[in-house]
Amino acid sequence: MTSYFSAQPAQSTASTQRRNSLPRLSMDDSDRPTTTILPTPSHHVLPSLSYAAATSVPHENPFNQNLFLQQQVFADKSNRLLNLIQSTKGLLEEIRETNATRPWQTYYPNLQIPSVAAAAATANSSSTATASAASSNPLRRSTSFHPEDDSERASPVSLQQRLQRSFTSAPGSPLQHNNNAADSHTPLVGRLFPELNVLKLDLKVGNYATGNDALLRGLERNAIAHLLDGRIQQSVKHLDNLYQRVSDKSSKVLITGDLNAGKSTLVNALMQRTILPIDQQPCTSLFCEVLDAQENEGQEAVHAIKDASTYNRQDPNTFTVVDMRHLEKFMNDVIDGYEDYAQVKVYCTDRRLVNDSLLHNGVVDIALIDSPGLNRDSVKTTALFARQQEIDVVVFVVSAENHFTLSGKEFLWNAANEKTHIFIVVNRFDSIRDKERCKRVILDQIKQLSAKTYEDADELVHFVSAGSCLPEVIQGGDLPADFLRLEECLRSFVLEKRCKSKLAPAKVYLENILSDVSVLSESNRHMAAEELAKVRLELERGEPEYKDTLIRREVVLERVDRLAEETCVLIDTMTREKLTNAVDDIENVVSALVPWNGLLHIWQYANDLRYVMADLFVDRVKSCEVEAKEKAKNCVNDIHTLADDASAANQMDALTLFTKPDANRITTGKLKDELSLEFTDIFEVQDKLGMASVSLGAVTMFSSKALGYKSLIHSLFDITSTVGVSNVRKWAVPVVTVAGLGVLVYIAADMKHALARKTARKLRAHVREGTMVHDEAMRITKDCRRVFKSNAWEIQNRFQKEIEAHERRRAEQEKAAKDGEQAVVYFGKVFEKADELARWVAAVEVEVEERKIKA
Ligand SMILES: Nc1nc2c(ncn2[C@@H]2O[C@H](COP(=O)(O)OP(=O)(O)OP(=O)(O)O)[C@@H](O)[C@H]2O)c(=O)[nH]1
Repeated sequence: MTSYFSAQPAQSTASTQRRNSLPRLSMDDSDRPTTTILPTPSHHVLPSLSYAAATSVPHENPFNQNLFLQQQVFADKSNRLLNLIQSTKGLLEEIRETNATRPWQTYYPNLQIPSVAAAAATANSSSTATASAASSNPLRRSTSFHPEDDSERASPVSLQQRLQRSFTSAPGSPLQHNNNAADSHTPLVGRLFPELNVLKLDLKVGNYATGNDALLRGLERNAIAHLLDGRIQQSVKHLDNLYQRVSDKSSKVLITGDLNAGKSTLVNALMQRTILPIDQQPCTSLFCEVLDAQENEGQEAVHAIKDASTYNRQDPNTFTVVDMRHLEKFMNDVIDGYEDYAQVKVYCTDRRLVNDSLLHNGVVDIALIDSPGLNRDSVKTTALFARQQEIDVVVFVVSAENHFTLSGKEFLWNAANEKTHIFIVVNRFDSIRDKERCKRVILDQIKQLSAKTYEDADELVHFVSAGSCLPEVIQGGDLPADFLRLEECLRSFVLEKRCKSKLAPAKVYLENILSDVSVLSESNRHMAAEELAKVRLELERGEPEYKDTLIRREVVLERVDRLAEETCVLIDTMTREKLTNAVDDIENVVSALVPWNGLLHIWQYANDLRYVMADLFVDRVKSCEVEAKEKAKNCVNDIHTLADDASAANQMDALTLFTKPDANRITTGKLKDELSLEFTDIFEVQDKLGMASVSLGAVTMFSSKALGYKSLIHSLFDITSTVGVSNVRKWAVPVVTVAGLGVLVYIAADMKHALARKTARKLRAHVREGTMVHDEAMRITKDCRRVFKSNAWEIQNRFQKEIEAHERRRAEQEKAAKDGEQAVVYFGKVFEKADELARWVAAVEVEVEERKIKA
């Protein structure tokens, strides 16, 4: 099975060293700018000079000298593009970093309100003239922002101007009036920003790509930023590939097309050797790279490679050598699944003259890559799509019989993102009878697929029969004129027009990505400016409100304090007055309330008196509380009215005032105890002093022992002198007896009132001379004050919360304003950088200088 494998050839160390000593066309890694430094003329090192010195190109040959000069120009341009690729990459990485670290997430610009977009499109009819050129290529969706014609591309028109041109066509365009977006308040959503190219987000649901804007609008801003970040990351990778491609001095030419279109036949015809197998059946199942044997120390060999990423021509472990004579069998075994290889490198000698040969041209290393047919299987087709990103020139072989198939069209659409010019070979033309019609139909298809290719159809589109150009067919005879022309044009496209074939795709990609960055940065700058203006307005409006709240808090709290204090004084005065007056006439009230059950129950009566009086006083205290509560409730209402707070819940404290048992409040029992009862209280003496004297005389009469002799003699002398001694003796005993009895009756009868008076006096003395009134007034006032304070605190708290909310909002707004300011400045700078880079890119004229050289 492996009989086609050959022994590994020994490597020539000396020649390896010689090849390694050749300076690269690209800048060394050390030369690569790491930041976004723009290329200046001083950066334009011309490594091609040293390259020329190191190569053994015969300068005497005028053709090669011309080619050599072209390569110098190419080297200069590629150097400039390499710098620009690095700078663009730096810019994209900066955007990614900013997206990850800064609060401002990059906004996706193309969310337009359909009606506004439609209106803008109508108003934009004048500017669509330019866009119509672009629309001739359905794949190029950019507007006039991305100039299609070469003259415009060559002129260093700034992105700012182009963007402005694009904006000013839209009504209410932000740039139409001024550049200071911070002053503009037009909603961004209605603005017409050019559509993105490379960074465009295509959200597909199932197989439908319609309603992209609607889908985008449905996404959160950070989700969009995340998707956008993914696109930027892809673009950074693509720029790396681009750098590799531009810096690679060789040119990779991909021969692709549908199955059996004649790709392998074309390669063989171009090489004028039967190198690749040709078959009616599918026979190319892996990438076959045909290179000049010079690249393998002049040795012809076939290297079968399993992993292209590890392939090293000097390391035999990375490939298997296949005998060139058995290449067809090897390829068939790969197709049949007996071998598992991904790629084949065929190093072969092109024996034709330097002037005629494509591979052996003496100046540029060329690789012709034959690929599996596009419609062979989807895995291989996907690999082919991916591959086209790393190749420089696409030679698309289409069968004249089949025209462009759907897979062929898809491939070309995809390639159009950076390859504006495609070399098209319409093969098997010999089997077509109506050749003119075939040409017309195919050219029409090309017009739709690649406008630029169609423009240069004379040089880029060839109708040939590669099968009739194989060496075994022509057998030493001349090649047909159409094929010679194809060879000449392909050579010119790959070698002489390398700027067009190799650098133009890089330039187109840079233009596209920089245009996207400009649109992105400009739309974000506008967005940030709008938000900044909005937040500044909010800040401006919020300031007086904030100050007003501060002043209102001071005024309201001061009024609340005053009102509370006035009410407290009122309650205190009221309580003192009421309690003091409560004992004024208490004995009369009490005597009606306490029943008199006779002298025998006098002690009980005295106790009841004390109890009822104390109870009456305590009742008065409670009525003071009720009144204080009413006043407190009104005061609380007034307090909340002052603070514009209608909440009834705030009265709760006032309503529950004095409802709970209070140890400090005077009680009936306590007061009763304080009015202690003594035996002498039963007899009222002081009020009836006169009567008491009579009583005393009577008592003296009866109990001289008790009153003493001196008083007795004195009394007797008085009576005797008045009525006469005999009469005194006669009336003395009955009178004295009656008087004494009378006094006793009187005392007994007055006992009830005397007790009431005595107890009332005691109570009055206790109330007025003690601290009870003061204590009760203080207690009631204190409780009310507590309620006022809690309400005042509540109001203060509400104000505090309001002020804190203000301050929080203001802090957020200030932060948003700061972020907005930074974003405006940042996106402005990004725009300037992108604009500057785009001008440098535009200045790399990939076609004009070339014509000059030819002239
Ligand atoms: N009539 C005619 N037949 C051709 C021409 N060129 C190639 N063929 C035939 O077309 C068939 C396929 O040719 P290939 O070169 O193998 O085609 P391919 O595109 O490389 O095929 P795959 O690699 O399998 O995709 C062969 O039988 C060729 O003889 C041509 O110009 N005219």
